[in-house]
Amino acid sequence: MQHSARPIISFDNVGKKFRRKEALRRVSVELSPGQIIGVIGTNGSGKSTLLKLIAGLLQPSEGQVLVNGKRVTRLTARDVAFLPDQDVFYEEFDLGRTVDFYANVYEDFDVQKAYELLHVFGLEPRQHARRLSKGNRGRFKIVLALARRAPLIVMDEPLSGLDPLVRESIIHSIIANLDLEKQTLVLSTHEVDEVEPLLDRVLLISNGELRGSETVEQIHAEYATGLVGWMKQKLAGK
Ligand SMILES: Nc1ncnc2c1ncn2[C@@H]1O[C@H](COP(=O)(O)OP(=O)(O)OP(=O)(O)O)[C@@H](O)[C@H]1O
Repeated sequence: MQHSARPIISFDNVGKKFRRKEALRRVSVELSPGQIIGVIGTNGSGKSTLLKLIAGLLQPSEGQVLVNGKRVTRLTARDVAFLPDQDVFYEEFDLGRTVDFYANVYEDFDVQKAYELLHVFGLEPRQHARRLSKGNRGRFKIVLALARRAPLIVMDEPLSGLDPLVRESIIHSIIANLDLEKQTLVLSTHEVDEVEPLLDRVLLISNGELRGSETVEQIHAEYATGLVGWMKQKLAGK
């Protein structure tokens, strides 16, 4: 869905350094609300760094990042539902108690939706987090992010650890539980082929630089290829 509204996310000449390591360089881009945006690129290219800057978990070394027209600070984390690549729950809690804990921390957390999502994803509220398989940990993190009525949901590798047979149904559940009239989803992934049908726009990052920002429609029309083909052409400098 395309909106002419003001951008929900803008990067203006953003750089991020970790000591001497330049993880991102001169990134400028504006993203419209109401879309599903994929961030793709090879390992270590800067995808997680970009997502953490949006979520207010990192501050830029140069330039500025705006969310909803406001400069991102640590407080932005309250308005952005972030699914990190690490686990984010207490191992000794069961899932129901974790849901209650989240409801206490985040004002926008919808407990009823969380329980519905647990059911959709085949998870039991009485299960203990420490006994979850890797795949179920991945599902539970998705539940915790989607249960927030946040205008911006940011997911770092939501499909990692999930086997190829269930990825498609998880992708469909993610779409079914988003409200694109009110929400925007940004996700990073290596499963480019699998997420292609769900994306409106793609950002391609290589070696800390933004090498492309196009709608999936433009890519199909102008490059006559799918995302993986486009990514290869771009990275080969064509
Ligand atoms: N806290 C940190 N301290 C030092 N270097 C870091 C830190 N976080 C990231 N980096 C470096 O910044 C670069 C970009 O890392 P980032 O995690 O953003 O890449 P990525 O595209 O998400 O990688 P992957 O696909 O492997 O998850 C890498 O070289 C990484 O080693």
